[in-house]
Amino acid sequence: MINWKNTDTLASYQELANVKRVNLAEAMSGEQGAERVKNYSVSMTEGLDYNYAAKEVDDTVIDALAKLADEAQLVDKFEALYNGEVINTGENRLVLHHLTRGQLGDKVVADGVDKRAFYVEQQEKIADFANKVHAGEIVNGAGEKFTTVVQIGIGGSDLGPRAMYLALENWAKKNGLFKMEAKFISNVDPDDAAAVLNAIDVAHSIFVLVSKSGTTLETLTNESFVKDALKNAGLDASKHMIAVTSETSPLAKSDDYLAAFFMDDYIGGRYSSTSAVGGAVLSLAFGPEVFAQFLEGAAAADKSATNKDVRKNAALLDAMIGVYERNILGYPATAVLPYSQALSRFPAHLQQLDMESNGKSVNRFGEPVDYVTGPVIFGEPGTNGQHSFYQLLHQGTDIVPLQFIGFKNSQIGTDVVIQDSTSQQKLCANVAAQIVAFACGKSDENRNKNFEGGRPSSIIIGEKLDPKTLGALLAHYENKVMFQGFVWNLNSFDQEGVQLGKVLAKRVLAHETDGALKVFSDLLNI
Ligand SMILES: O=P(O)(O)OC[C@H]1O[C@H](O)[C@H](O)[C@@H](O)[C@@H]1O
Repeated sequence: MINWKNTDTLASYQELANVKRVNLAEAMSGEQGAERVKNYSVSMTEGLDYNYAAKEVDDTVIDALAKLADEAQLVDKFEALYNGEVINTGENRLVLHHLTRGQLGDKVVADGVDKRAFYVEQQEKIADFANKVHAGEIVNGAGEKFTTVVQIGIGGSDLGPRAMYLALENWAKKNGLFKMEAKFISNVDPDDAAAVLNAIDVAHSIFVLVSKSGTTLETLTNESFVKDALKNAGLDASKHMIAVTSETSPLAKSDDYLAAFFMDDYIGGRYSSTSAVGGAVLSLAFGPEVFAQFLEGAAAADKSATNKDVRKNAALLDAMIGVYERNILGYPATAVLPYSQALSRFPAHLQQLDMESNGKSVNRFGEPVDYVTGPVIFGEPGTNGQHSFYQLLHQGTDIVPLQFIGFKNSQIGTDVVIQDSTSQQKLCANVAAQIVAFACGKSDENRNKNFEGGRPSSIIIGEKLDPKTLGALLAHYENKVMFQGFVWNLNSFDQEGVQLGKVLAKRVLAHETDGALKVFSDLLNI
C-alpha cells in the first residue's frame, strides 16, 4: 500500500536533522580521503560510475537517508509509476517515459492500447522513414537527397534532443555514423529562425515540427516562418516537413506533413528525449541503430534505479544526497559541471528537467508544503566554467553542491602532448583537482587567498561518451528528479507555473492591457 505523505511528517526525516554532520575537509584528507574515493562509488551502468566521496555524507548519514528512502517508499512509487498508476495527479495522467526504452514491469494498457507496443511502433516507423531518407528513397521535389534536418520545437521539444544531438555529433562523425547535420530552431526571436535558415540549404532540408500539444505559440510561429522561407524558395512545404506530436493534437491529422510520428500525453515534454521527440531528429542525424543504443543505455539505468538498496542505486542515492543538501544542510542551488565539451547543452536540459519538475510549493494534492523543494540548477562545461563562475563556488558566501561529470577518453581521439600530458589528461586533471580543492580547501594567512573547503561535490565517471553512456546519463537524471519529487510529495510531471506568463503575453499582443503591463508594452514598442 502506497502512502503519499509530506516529507516533514516522516519520522526518518525528523531523525535526519539530528544525524552528526560530516566534516568534509577532514574526511577527504589523507588516507581516509583516499579510502572514501575508492569505496564511495556505485555503478550506474556498464562504464559509468557515480562517486560520492566528496559529498558531506558518511555511512551514518547514508543509513539515515536509506531509512528515509524506505519510509517514503521511493522504489515502490517508481514501481507504481512504471506499472501504470496515475502519478501525474495534476493532469490525471500516467507517466510512461520509461516505457519508451523498455518494459520494467507489467504491461501498461491505456486508452485500449498496449503502450509499450505503441512506443515501439513509433520507433519502427521513424527508423523506416530515416532509413528511406538516408537511402535516397524519400527525396526532395527535385529528386535529390536531403542533407540536413532542422528541429522546430521549444522546451522539452528542443532542449533534450538538442543536448543529445550535440553530445553525439562528433562521436558519430568519428565513427562514420554521421548521416545528416541537425539544426534547431526554438526561440520566437525571429533572429533564431532567420539565422538557421541562412545557414542551411533549404532545398535539401527536412524540418521536424515537434510539439506535443500542437499549440505552442513559438513553435507554430516558427513553422510559419519556415513555410514562408520554403515558399519563397519555390518549394512545396509539405514535401519538407514532418511532425512529431500527440495523436490528439491539432497537428496530428494535417496534410501539411510528409509524415507524422506520435508520442502521447503520458510523456512529459522534459522526459521526451527517448520518445519520438528525440527519436526523429536523432535517427535522421545518426541512424536508427545509434538511437537504439541510446535507448539501451537509458533502459539499463532505469533497471538499476529499481534496486531497493540505496548504495546500489545511483539515481536514488544521488536524489537522497540532494535532499539532504537541500533540506537539512540548506543549500539553495546545484551546479552541473560536465568536463566534456560534447555535453555543452546538457546543463540547459537539466535546468528544465529539474526545475520544471520540482520547482513547486504545493504537494501532489495541491496543499502548500512547509519545506524547501527543488534547488536552482545551472552549469557549464569544465574547464570553461573554472574561468568564469568558480570564484563564487570556491569562496562565495553560499555553498553550492556540485555535480561533476567526466570521461577517461575523448570522443574524437585527436590529441596533442604538451609538457608531457595530453589535453584529455589536462581536462581530467582539472576535474580531480577541483573536487579536492572544493572539499579540502587550503588555509592561508591572507584571508583573500584562503579556501575554507567543505564544499561538496560528486562525480559521474565514464569510460567514454557514446550513445549508451549518454542514454544512461539522461535516464539517471530523470530518475533522480523523479525520486526527489517523491520525497517532497510533489507532482513532478505537470508545469502550471509556466502558464501565467503565456496568458499575459497573449493579452499584450491583443492590446488588452492596463497599468504596468500597458506601460511595458509601450516601452517595448508592441
Ligand atoms: O511540446 P510542446 O507542447 O510544444 O511544449 C513545449 C514546452 O512548452 C511548455 O510551455 C512547457 O513549459 C514545456 O514543458 C514544454 O516542453
